Amino acid sequence: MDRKFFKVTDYVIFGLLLAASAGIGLYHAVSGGRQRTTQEFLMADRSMRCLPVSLSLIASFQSAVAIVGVPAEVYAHGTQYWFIGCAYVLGLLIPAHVFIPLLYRLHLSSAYQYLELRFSKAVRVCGTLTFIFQMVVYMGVCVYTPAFALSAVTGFQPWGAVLATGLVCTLYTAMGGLKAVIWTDVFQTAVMFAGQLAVIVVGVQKTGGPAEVWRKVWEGNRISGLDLNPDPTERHTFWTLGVGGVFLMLALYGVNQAQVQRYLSSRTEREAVRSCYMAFPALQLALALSCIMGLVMFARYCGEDVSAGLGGASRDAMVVDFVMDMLQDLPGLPGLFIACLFSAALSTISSAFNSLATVTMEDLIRPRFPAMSEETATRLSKSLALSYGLLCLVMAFLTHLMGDSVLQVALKIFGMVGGPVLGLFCLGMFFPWANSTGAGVGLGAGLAAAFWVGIGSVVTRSGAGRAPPVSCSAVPPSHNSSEAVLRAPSGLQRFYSLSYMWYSGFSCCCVVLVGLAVSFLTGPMKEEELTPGTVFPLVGSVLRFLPDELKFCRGDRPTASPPEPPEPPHKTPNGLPALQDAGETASFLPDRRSPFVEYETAV
Ligand SMILES: CC(C)(CO)[C@@H](O)C(=O)NCCC(=O)O
Ligand code: NA
Repeated sequence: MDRKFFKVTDYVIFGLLLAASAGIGLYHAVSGGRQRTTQEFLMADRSMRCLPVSLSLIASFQSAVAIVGVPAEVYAHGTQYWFIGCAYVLGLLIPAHVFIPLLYRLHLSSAYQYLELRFSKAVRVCGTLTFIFQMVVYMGVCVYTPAFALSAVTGFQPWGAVLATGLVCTLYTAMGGLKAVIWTDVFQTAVMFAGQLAVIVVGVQKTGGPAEVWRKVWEGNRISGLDLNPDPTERHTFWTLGVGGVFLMLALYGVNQAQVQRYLSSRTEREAVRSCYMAFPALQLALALSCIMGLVMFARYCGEDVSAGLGGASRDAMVVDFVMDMLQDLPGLPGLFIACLFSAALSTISSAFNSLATVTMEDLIRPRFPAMSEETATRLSKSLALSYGLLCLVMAFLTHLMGDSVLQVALKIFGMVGGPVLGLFCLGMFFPWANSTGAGVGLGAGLAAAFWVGIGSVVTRSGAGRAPPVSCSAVPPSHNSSEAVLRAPSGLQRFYSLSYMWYSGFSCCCVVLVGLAVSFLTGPMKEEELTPGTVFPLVGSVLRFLPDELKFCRGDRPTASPPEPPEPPHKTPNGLPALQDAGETASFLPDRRSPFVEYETAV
């Protein structure tokens, strides 16, 4: 395969993307409150509107991994992956109507502050450390992917690109804070869509029009019907994608700090909920564009496996090769696609830097130094954002040593590490009996179970493995079933071949079950021990049917003098009263006795 080279215009467009992003960072560094408080630097003054927040929500976890990984997946295995779009429905409705009302009204800065209000300081620190681990590994994959996908087929310098994107992103995140992160996300999401659209339009035209593309993908069996096979080891079925995917979405859109921080930065709860709704069509569009790109690529190459010619390089690199093939003789368009890839990457790693700086500040440092001045805290937050930026470069290097299908790697990280954190929040929100011992042990058990199956699948090569060769007309062979026939797997091997799409659901349920069991063994939580507003009221109405000693009756307390809740949730960690948005956040305050979030006032 001949290498493709970029022209000066392409490098100029790439440079413009970096310059514009840095410019937005600089603008937010010198405008508004000039990033002199942590409220502004980490929370965007809690003044954001729903449009930028919604675009920023989709940008956080839509990186170059999805831009190249999804087309590669569709090219090799057909459109079954598209059914993950079904999971977006509940995956956004549940955050909008369960997680946002509960978390927003507690007036938090970090999602993991909830864990202290509901359980204990120790559980909060465990949740925070798990999140940090997840995001640090993930951001390495994110910064690595576009650089190396490009360098596999072009003369693009991979480490130069890693350095340039890592440093520019660090710069605008450390200068402009969350406002810069959100507004660059808006701009970068637009560039991302434009790049994908350009590839599709040109690709369809060069392949002979939509009808021809359709004929080829239809004859090549790339249009997948609904696969209702209930086998949980089947990699992609409606159940793994549409149901397992809901847990994946909840781990990302419900409890991940990067997203929760965006909800909390909204000026009202209603705006936060609305941004969740508005993210839905944008996410569907992003998914559709990536899947269509995979189909066009299939129609163009019709089964000849180009990746063989790439000298061991992955199918991910093949996507870039296809794009360069399409766009090469059109001035500026290769540059637009590079900008698209790096936009997707930048918007994800900037979210990672900012959210990592936030949790490190709010969950790990500030509780230890409650007297720290706002000025010091802000300066420290900026240097934290900077340090995570540099750590990201190290992680890119470690990713370089790993190597696998990047989409699967990213989704596995979300499932293995994000799933247990989701379980922790579910345990706290829906099960009032759960105590902090249960939560701690549950989290440990969930992580252990997730890593057991995750590492087991890699070691025994039952889960991922090599993709089968692609042929123009054959039905894409289902990976797991073919291996199952070869090996006649034992019980443990079947466990290892659990579809990676189930990782988050599986580990989340482990945390809840173990957490509940341990809580009942060590003495379940009593109503008077619960902080107001930390339990979702849905459970309250179900509780009526339970035996007396497990009952949590709202406002109907057995003790005459209600003890004060451990810590009023409307205080910031440094002890200063938090800014109160009129009405919206104060709704739970009048009835201090109820542990349940007041749901009557919900939007
Ligand atoms: C996470 C979802 C499913 C939804 O946002 C999708 O964007 C995706 O597949 N992301 C892959 C990971 C990444 O792009 O970095
Ligand atoms: Na992104």
